[in-house]
Amino acid sequence: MARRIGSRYTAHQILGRGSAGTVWLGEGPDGPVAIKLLREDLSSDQELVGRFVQERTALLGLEHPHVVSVRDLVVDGNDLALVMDLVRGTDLRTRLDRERRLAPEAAVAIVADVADGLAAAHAAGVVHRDVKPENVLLDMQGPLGPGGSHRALLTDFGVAKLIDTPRRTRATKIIGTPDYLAPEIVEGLPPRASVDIYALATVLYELLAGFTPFGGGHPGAVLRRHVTETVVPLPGIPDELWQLLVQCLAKAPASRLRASELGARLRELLPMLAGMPPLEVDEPDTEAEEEAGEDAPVPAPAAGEPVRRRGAVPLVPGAKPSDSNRDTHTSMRVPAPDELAGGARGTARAPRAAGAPRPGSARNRAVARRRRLTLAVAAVLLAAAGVGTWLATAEDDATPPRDTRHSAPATP
Ligand SMILES: Nc1ncnc2c1ncn2[C@@H]1O[C@H](COP(=O)(O)OP(=O)(O)OP(=O)(O)O)[C@@H](O)[C@H]1O
Repeated sequence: MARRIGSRYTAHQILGRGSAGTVWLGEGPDGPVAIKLLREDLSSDQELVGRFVQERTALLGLEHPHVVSVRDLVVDGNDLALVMDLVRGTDLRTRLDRERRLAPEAAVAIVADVADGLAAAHAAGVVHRDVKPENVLLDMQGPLGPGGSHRALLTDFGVAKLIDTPRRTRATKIIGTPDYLAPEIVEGLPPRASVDIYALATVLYELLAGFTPFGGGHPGAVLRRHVTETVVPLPGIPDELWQLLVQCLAKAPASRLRASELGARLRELLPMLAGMPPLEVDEPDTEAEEEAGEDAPVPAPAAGEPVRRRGAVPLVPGAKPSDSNRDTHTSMRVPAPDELAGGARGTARAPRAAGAPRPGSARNRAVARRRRLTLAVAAVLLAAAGVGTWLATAEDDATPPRDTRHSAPATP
């Protein structure tokens, strides 16, 4: 089902779908290409057309081994398409879904590649604004790097903006993917290069842990955690790597490393990480996520938007969940200060060493209830023996810790 795109390109086969359109494997005058074709029903939307134009414009002249270059923009009747370098491989989300967690060496090698790509973009004045595993492509035709990892390339600069150009997005809207949004974006500040560092550090954490540090539950709850909670250490992570992560997840943008420095520091760690197996981290407590979605006061998504896992609603107006391969974006209003001041409720998915008890889980609460019941019965039986004081203390000890182990409030 070949399809002509403009006068120079032919689209042969669908590679994948995003919220704004479909990516095709195509052919151009210089060989195979990837063609991102805007959905027909959207190509008449001037705002989206502008976004497409921006995606290419932002990348003009940006050539780097770790960035997917945009080669051409085609406007032809109802067709609006971006022509990109073809990357033969898969995206990082697909690999992560398959492997659940990556060995630290492979994770660090991939993230170092992306940091190098970001360094080039930042030097050209471009902020990506949507760094996430979906937007990292792995070139499976090239040689393997450290830890058996493939060369990683950053793609989809669809929401990228030239630094310091007038903002096209209204100040009251957040555009991006909740799990990876830097706190200053949530607070309504203009995005600088450091938001990409925060997002990339979130990706690194996710590759190591199998889940993001502040994800889970309602998108509004996720946004608030970025502002109010600090990241909890991953069991077994080498200290040098953890320190880098903490620095790049700093709430204060100025405290984060620059992309070029992050890339260099990560590469320095590679020899130390060689041969290290994936960290043993248990799945997060999904029950806590659900509870968070139910009772946390959060900014409302736009009318009609469903609350979905990974906190995603379509970025593109009119896009339905089925329009995309995955749940990826949000377009929400910036939370008001009092909503953010609600504070950490300890609902973030939290790392737990494999086999360690799960604070706050149904199983754990049931165990705690049973222990309290046993102690209460014992109290009745032993009251006459005058050991009530001991029991009161014991019951306090048996109460599972509130979720404070999951998430420490951020230090100001
Ligand atoms: N340059 C490329 N070469 C090869 N495959 C690509 C290329 N760009 C995108 N793809 C494939 O197409 C899929 C869809 O990409 P697209 O950028 O449209 O969506 P996304 O980033 O997954 O989601 P969204 O745009 O909603 O954030 C990707 O997951 C990837 O598998």
